[in-house]
Amino acid sequence: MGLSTFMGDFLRQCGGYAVVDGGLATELERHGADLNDPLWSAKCLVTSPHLIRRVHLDYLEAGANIIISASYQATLQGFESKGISRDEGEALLKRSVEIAREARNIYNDRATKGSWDDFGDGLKRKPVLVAASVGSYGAYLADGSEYSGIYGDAITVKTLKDFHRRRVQVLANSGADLIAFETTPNKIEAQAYAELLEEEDIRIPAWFSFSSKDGTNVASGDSIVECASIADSCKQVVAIGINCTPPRYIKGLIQLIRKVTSKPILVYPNSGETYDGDKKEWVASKGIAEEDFVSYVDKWCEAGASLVGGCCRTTPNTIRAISKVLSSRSLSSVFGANMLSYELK
Ligand code: MET
Ligand SMILES: [Zn+2]
Repeated sequence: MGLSTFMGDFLRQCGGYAVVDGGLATELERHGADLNDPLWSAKCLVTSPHLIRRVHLDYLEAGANIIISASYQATLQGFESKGISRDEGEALLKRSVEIAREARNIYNDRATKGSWDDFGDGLKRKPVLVAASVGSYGAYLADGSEYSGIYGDAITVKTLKDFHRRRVQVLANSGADLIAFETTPNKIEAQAYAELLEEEDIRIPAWFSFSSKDGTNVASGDSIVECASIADSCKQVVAIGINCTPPRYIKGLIQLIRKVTSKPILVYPNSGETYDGDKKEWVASKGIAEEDFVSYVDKWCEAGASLVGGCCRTTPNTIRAISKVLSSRSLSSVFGANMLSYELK
């Protein structure tokens, strides 16, 4: 599949809108995994791969068309500081994608055996992509700077490229359908990703997703418009968006991104709670209820989003509800198109 038509083709197969999965690490925690570790969800790659596979499956059953691997905080540097060799680290990165692919196979097998609901439209199989997650340099630091985007003067586009290079190469050859650069907190990291994709001649597509605390800028204070422009100029980038950001900021951010790109826009906000990096816990007070989260979905689509899911502290229930909204939008667009062709006859 050519890069330029990759996302358009996929969205068409999905009926116009695609469902992204929900929070992975926070869902692993909800199932009892202890992620209080600099490797965060990557720790489960070593200790409980079956749990990761189960959460991927739960999201597929809830309606997800895209599942994101458990490599967000899996870095070769992080593994090395735990005494895991480079080779073993690379194997774990590949494993994260394999686990997601296994979940997709199990899901597809069940669907084929008919023990599963039909996807409708006579299709037995819904389209599912596996995205290989790449978290920011700040996520590796595990000191909260993934949400501040402040890396200090010593960190440049070049150091960031060198930091990410090998992991991106390994994930690009892991059997993933695309690379998900997630929770990007500043402009230099977006620039580093764009240059890396070009320099390393990465052949699979990517999405760039940013996080914001105010609805206008990404976490560091760089403007979302500038960040989205960098993503727009990169030919490997097939979708641009926002994740791990409170739902109340999403609509305005979509409108800003739309000003500088015609590429598909993706949003997968968190539950609206905030993360306290010092205490390493989520502060629940400002969270919103699942129904409220879902009441936003139509507005996001109207503003221009075509891929919607959830990030930290969202669950399979959130995704099930999002999936309902998106499939009724897909159906009404099919119905609308049929009406139109009928009228033209
Ligand atoms: N895909 C990652 C996860 O859900 C994104 C984390 S954002 C801090 O675990
Ligand atoms: Zn998140």
